[in-house]
Amino acid sequence: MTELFEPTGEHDWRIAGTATGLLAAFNAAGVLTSSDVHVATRLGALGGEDDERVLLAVALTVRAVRRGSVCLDLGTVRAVAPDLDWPEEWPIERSPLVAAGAVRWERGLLYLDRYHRLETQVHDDLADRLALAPPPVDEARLAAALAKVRGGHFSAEQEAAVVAAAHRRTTILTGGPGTGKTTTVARLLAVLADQAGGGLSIALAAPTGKAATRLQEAVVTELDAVATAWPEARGLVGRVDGLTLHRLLGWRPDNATRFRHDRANRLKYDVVVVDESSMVELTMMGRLLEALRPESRLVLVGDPRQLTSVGAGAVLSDLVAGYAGRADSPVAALTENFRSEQDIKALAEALRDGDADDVLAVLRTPSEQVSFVEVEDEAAIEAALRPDSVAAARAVWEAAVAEDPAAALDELDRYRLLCAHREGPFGVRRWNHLVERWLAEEVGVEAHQVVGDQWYVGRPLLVTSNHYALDVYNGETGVVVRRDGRARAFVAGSERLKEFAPGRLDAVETMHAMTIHKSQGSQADRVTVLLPEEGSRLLTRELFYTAVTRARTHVRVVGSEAAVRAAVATRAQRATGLPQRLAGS
Ligand SMILES: Nc1ncnc2c1ncn2[C@@H]1O[C@H](COP(=O)(O)OP(=O)(O)OP(=O)(O)O)[C@@H](O)[C@H]1O
Repeated sequence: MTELFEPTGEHDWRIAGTATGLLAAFNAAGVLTSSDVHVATRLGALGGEDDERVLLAVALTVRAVRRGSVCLDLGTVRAVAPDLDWPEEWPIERSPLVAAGAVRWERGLLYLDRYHRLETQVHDDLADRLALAPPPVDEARLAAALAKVRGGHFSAEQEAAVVAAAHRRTTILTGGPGTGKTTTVARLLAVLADQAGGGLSIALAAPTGKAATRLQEAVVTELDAVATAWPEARGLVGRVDGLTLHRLLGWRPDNATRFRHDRANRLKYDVVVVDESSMVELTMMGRLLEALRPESRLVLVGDPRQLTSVGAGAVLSDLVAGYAGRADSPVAALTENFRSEQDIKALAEALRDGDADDVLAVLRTPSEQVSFVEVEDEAAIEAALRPDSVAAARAVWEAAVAEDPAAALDELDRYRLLCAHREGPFGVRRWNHLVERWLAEEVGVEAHQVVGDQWYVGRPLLVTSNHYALDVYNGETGVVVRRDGRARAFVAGSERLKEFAPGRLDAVETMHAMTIHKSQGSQADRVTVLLPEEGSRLLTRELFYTAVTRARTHVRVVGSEAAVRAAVATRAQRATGLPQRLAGS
């Protein structure tokens, strides 16, 4: 796995011209970028530290945060570039930077102060919630409610999770796709509303708009199912608000990292459910925990095996690891997958267990649900991907030309091409261009109509940031559709299709292909996973697992055996101190 960059010369922008000694050497070797070096030298100048070993450790910590870690593990850092001339020791403890609180040194981990504060806050807020007296439960009422929600489907595991959650203020509900997390949440809400006699205020939140919408829809559908055996349940639960975490906390135009709701202005909700919690970064988790009233209920839902958040931290998997073995653990795990086809499940399980031979065996066993296209050269990959990609793009295009936005949006969820990278031969950008070209050839329109016009009819869209004024959110999908002879953009919302003059949507990308990171929180019937080369820095087990578990009925993996083995062998490791903190308290 390549961790370093290769400087292209002394004028490479990643080279800090003013660096000397160790910092210069690690910069020239491609370990540190110029910004890592500058932050460390600036901190050193402000804090009166000139020991180059300490400055190197600080620069490496900046680098670690840039790559998603919360801190730097000095015990293992040499593995980044074993051949370099590493200091014999790290005189951190007596550094004036530690004395001044600019950096924190704890359990062999070095933190920038901001991340140390965040991590301890998350830990302390969770510990405070766990230390509160548990919520009162009317056990007879609970038993009666459980008997009513048992109608339809409800496994023993799901029931146990509901019972545990009813007795706690904090619950971490984990499980892979299709393990009935939403089903469980809906029944939990009915049980909690029944305990309260109605009148609970409930927020259903998620990191992206798409995931929040999906959660709200799924919970409402499940509540309707519950209502067949328990007609009062729907009324007891009442309204459920589906919203992004940003919106829940009160986005502020003047501040990107602070919200309207905080410790001094807590959220009014009695119950807050957060779906897709694996995508929640440490900063956001800190903001959420401080904004919750201590006596409110928090239900974090997610799959800890998925890719971690884009920003620093790996909070969900840290919580699962940190609480493991603790008698007061708030983790309730669902393990039975009710949705995916047998062979997709087998592939996901082999990946979860980390056995590359098993993964390859599943991939190579003839199956209706799993296929493996073992190709490496670009022409062969293109030939393998073209038929399905074009058929999917064509189906969207046909609905779009027929002025049928709902059908076009439905088609989007039938097939998805997933790439690890944005750029390069295995990247989304290249594959978007290729599919556009192939589509133009296929449907016989002038190539420039598809390739040259940004808003061509049939263009699948992925919204890439929240746009509150337009009611359009990061992760939502859309299509450009013909309407009365003009191109209009339609975005799928929770209750309706949202229609726009295309130019109003500025933060959108074409979605013939999608990155695996962006695909979190969504599924498609058939998924093609294009694995990058084995040397790719992004190729990890978590990435592969996330991609495979996006598929409902068929997953096709395109790549080499070496890439599969590299993915299975590589964990998306992030240094954080949260598990140890939780385990130790
Ligand atoms: N106990 C059960 N028996 C049979 N089917 C079930 C059971 N629980 C849930 N299901 C069904 O399995 C499917 C997946 O359930 P659900 O959507 O609740 O899972 P999920 O874990 O929330 O999935 P995702 O990760 O995609 O959000 C649904 O069709 C649901 O109706």
